[in-house]
Amino acid sequence: MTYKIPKDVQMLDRDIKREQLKYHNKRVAVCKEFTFDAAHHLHCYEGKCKNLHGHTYKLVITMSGYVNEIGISVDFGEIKEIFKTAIDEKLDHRYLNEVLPPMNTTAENMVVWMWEQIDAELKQRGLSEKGHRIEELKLYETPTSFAVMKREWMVGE
Ligand SMILES: Nc1nc2c(c(=O)[nH]1)N=C([C@H](O)[C@H](O)COP(=O)(O)OP(=O)(O)OP(=O)(O)O)CN2
Ligand SMILES: [Zn+2]
Repeated sequence: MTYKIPKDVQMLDRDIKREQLKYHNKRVAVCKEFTFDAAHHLHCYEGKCKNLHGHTYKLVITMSGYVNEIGISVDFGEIKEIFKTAIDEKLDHRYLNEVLPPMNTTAENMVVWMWEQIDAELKQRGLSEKGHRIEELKLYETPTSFAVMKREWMVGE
């Protein structure tokens, strides 16, 4: 079923770019969550995680940009495309110890690697120049265990 847009709302639609000037160019962050499945094991670790096992990882991406003339700072769809190219195509249904560069596949190491991949993708798409940037990444290894990386911790490194 399709609904008819009321007349007064159509007028607002026409004037939206003028109204939007109030919020234009404010830096605002948006967040989007993704999951992917992968297997791994830890090195130099005494405990069950030294054995090969799998996780449904959850990555929460917080990205900021300047609000544009239609009220969007970073399009959720753009974040999805970036995630697909920078992370999902490389890690989903893979054995992480095999596909990641030499590292122990802890959540801490992986979240730093993911930051580098997403940041490179932003540059590649010319979005860094527009002011898009990562503010925070949260990588959940299990529903109760996760690692966090924040932009302020990257400065000067
Ligand atoms: N600081 C870190 N500690 C551990 C990591 C890690 O990446 N960073 N990783 C592991 C294992 O990979 C393990 O799969 C996850 O650990 P854990 O939370 O202990 O998993 P549980 O299934 O036991 O979680 P519960 O929610 O407590 O059941 C180990 N440590
Ligand atoms: Zn694990």
